[in-house]
Amino acid sequence: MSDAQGQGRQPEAVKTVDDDTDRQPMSTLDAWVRSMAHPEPASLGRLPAHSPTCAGCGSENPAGLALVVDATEDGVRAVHRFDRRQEGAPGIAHGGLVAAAFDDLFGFLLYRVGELAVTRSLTVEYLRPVLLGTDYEFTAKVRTREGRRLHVDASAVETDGRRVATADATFIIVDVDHFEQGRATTLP
Ligand SMILES: CCCCCCCCCCCCCC(=O)SCCNC(=O)CCNC(=O)[C@H](O)C(C)(C)COP(=O)(O)OP(=O)(O)OC[C@H]1O[C@@H](n2cnc3c(N)ncnc32)[C@H](O)[C@@H]1OP(=O)(O)O
Repeated sequence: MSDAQGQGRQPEAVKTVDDDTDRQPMSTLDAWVRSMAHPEPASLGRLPAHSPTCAGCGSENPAGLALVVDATEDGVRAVHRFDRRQEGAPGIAHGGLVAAAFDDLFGFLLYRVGELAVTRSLTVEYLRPVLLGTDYEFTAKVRTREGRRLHVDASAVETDGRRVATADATFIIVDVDHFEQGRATTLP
């Protein structure tokens, strides 16, 4: 297993990685792109965040969901509890943030597939209100792959087994160069 696989790949560490002692330290983007350049399918267990500041799973994003995701036999799984930062109607999670949880969870399937891909379309069915302060089990799996298209499915389930939401999405496989577009960002 290469260090790009499973728990061996640690994007959290990329901010401090120096390419070579004779050169300037790599930028965060350069280091991230390099860490993602040759994905290989991950084994079971805890998966690394997409980046430390990812809004879905980064532990350093104070506005993020901080999803913690495991690879399973079928796909991926996370248990998540929404809080006040994700509130829509009082006491109920905002639908956009529930969609964000699904979108990010789908992004973890890429570790299973060993491909880089991005969301092209995402559909969510809101079956019941998703309550703040309640644990939900989110699971996702790849349904089919057609050329560059990955069709993926997910659901969120209460502890009593009732489904509160389902989602399906199409991800399009991209080359690592796709992420170079982030270089145009003007934020400090
Ligand atoms: C392993 C490591 C994991 C690391 C994870 C990485 C980070 C992930 C972070 C995760 C964070 C969470 C996730 C995020 O937040 S991802 C961020 C949100 N998503 C984006 O920013 C994507 C923006 N869109 C694009 O950049 C382009 O549109 C892309 C690259 C997607 C395609 O533009 P491109 O010009 O390249 O291709 P194309 O337009 O010719 O189309 C390509 C193919 O797709 C087919 N098609 C099109 N639409 C649909 C549709 N609706 N249903 C079914 N099929 C559809 C189309 O017919 C064609 O098929 P074919 O003719 O080839 O057969």
